[in-house]
Amino acid sequence: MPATMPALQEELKAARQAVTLASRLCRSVQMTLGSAEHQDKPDDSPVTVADYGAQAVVAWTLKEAFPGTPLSLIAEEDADDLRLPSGAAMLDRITALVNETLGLARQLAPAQVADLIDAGGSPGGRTGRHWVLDPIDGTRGFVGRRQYAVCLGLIEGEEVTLGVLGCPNLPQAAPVGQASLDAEAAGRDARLAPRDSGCLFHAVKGQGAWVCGLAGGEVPARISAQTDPEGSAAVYMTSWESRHSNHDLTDRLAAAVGVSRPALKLDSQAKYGLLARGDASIFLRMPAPGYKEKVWDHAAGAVLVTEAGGCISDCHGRPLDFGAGRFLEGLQGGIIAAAPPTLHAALVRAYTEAAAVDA
Ligand SMILES: Nc1ncnc2c1ncn2[C@@H]1O[C@H](COP(=O)(O)O)[C@@H](OP(=O)(O)O)[C@H]1O
Ligand SMILES: [Mg+2]
Ligand SMILES: [Mg+2]
Ligand SMILES: [Mg+2]
Repeated sequence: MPATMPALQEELKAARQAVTLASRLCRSVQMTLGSAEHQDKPDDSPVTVADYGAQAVVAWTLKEAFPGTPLSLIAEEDADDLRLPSGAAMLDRITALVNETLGLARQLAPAQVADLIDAGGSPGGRTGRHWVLDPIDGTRGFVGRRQYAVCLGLIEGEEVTLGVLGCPNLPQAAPVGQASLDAEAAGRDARLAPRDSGCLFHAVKGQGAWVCGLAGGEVPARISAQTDPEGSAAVYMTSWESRHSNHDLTDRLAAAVGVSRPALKLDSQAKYGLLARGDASIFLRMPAPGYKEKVWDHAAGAVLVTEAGGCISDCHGRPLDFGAGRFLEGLQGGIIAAAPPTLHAALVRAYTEAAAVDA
């Protein structure tokens, strides 16, 4: 490799291809999703044929791109339920979707698709390289025809060094108001002509943050987070689901730093994409005490925000530790992501003050 070649270019190419293919599969499923195509997991969260299909497509693409290297993939889903007799019909449907998406001369069998899904069982860790995948982040949004994202990252040590986000329902350009985002997502019906192809974000550590459309073959443009300290007009984002984040608390913190607009509520790491491209300046996620954040819910978005000039940390301002395995161990209070860094620091102070008042 010539000395001037930027790092991780092969990995980036494979990751962008994997996320583009998986996003295509998700988009084809979203508007026609039937009740037999999703079910609730033991923790009451949903999973659909598209979550499983996207995971298999990404695992297949990474294995194909790096045939000589054993794949370490930390991914959300597993095929346990699909291997039961009661899961056979769903596995058949997923296999058909994966074959349709990959367009291989020799089609994959259901057992191979189950094995690809289970390739995501890596425990991760501080040594070596680990891919990290959320095949659909925001599955509730996916089922509800709102926002969702296909999120793929690469972890080396404690850090994420590469991240790719596919956001099929996120318009490529503003406006990003609540009503327009919801309408845009709901309107992306297969029978209607979508306004654009959605967004493919990427970032590599030290190489900036970028975006292009998801249609394939497009040239990425560099993006950056906001650089001006924002006042009352700042856009602050949080989870669409109130059970995922304490909206009362995040509203208080946003107000404490001068935000006067109501929260922009949307599902998934699409929030990190909006922050990275400067359409919003704050993302606050404060789950119920005891909830353990998973690495795949934040890895790709974290490097995207940092490379765009923003900051991300736990509520005490400490960096997120991506090297501890499948969970963000040691994280306290939740996640504060913001730009510019001065606004991030103000939010951490506001959290400390709010915690002191509540104690
Ligand atoms: N009770 C809970 N509290 C906080 N987060 C939760 C949760 N239950 C599920 N989640 C996580 O919240 C993620 C979505 O985040 P957001 O609310 O910002 O869109 C889900 O990702 P999946 O949809 O991939 O399962 C899931 O991992
Ligand atoms: Mg899930
Ligand atoms: Mg998720
Ligand atoms: Mg998911």
